[in-house]
Amino acid sequence: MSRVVEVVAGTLIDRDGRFLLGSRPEGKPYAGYWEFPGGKIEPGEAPFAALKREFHEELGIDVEEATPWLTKVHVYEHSTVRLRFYRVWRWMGEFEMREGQTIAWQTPGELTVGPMLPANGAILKALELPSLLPITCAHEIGEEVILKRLAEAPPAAVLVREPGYTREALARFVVEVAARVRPAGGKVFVNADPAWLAGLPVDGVHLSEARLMAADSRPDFAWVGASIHGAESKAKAEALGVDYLLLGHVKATPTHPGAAPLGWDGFECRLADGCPLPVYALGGLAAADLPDAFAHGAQGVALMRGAWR
Ligand SMILES: Nc1nc2c([nH]c(=O)n2[C@@H]2O[C@H](COP(=O)(O)OP(=O)(O)OP(=O)(O)O)[C@@H](O)[C@H]2O)c(=O)[nH]1
Ligand SMILES: [Mg+2]
Repeated sequence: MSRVVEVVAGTLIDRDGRFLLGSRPEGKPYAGYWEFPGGKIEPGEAPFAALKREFHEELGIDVEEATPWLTKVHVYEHSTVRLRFYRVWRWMGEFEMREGQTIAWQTPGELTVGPMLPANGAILKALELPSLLPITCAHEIGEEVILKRLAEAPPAAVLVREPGYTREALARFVVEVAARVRPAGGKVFVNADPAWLAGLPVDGVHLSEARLMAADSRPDFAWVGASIHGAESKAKAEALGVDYLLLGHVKATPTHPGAAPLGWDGFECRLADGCPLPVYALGGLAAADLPDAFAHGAQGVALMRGAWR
């Protein structure tokens, strides 16, 4: 591979969950295409410093708080780039289009501008995913408490995981979950053999690490997630074109008694030099762990027992 061009780009997220795109100015490759503001890291420059500089140069604003997100290597005809995407949570100043570009605030899943730079597909999908992903555990605490909670406060997405359920019992529970979550716009993902989900009201299938490793193609669902523990399954998930990952366990959890937790450093380490897919941290975590999860590059936190207390 020729020299890799190191790039940072930032997703500004406002209070309503909208994000900012900019159009690429005339004279640059892919002029007129839409992108996340950002640009090339200068020699010796730290990525976050580059992000601050680029936002100042292109938009006249000061980035105050940002956390690392996806990292994607893309081969363009003109060069190979390593894009480090950040989520920008706080900034100061008024927008100035210093490169004559146009900007547009967009709602995840409802883009009104285009075309997007070709490397940005995964990040657009990641923007549709929430920070908190509850996982069902009706086999431990019963269905009633879970269905009640889903009805009271439907989440943006839920993962149904019920080991030990028969196909019929799982199908019945999935229908009940979907009836509470989908009318509010939430997504239902299910950890099961993809063949079990035919005809059920689901948005995606979640592959256990074993199913992921055995799969020879991406199951035919709008969303596909997978659980991973290391580099081999991470590479397989990328090759298969999975949309999100679960990685754990970060803290001690009854799901894996006796197995040493990764800790946050171990979590980040497993992602090596970043991951092109959004990764939820899993295992003994609560919503209060979100700041740590963001700081270590996670999409957010997946909650099993902690989601239903
Ligand atoms: N800023 C930005 N660049 C992206 C994105 N996606 C993507 O593939 N790229 C690629 O990353 C590279 C970044 O370049 P840039 O043109 O923004 O760099 P720059 O601001 O430093 O511009 P300059 O080189 O004219 O000074 C380009 O090859 C661009 O195609 C994105 O979302 N935002
Ligand atoms: Mg730029």
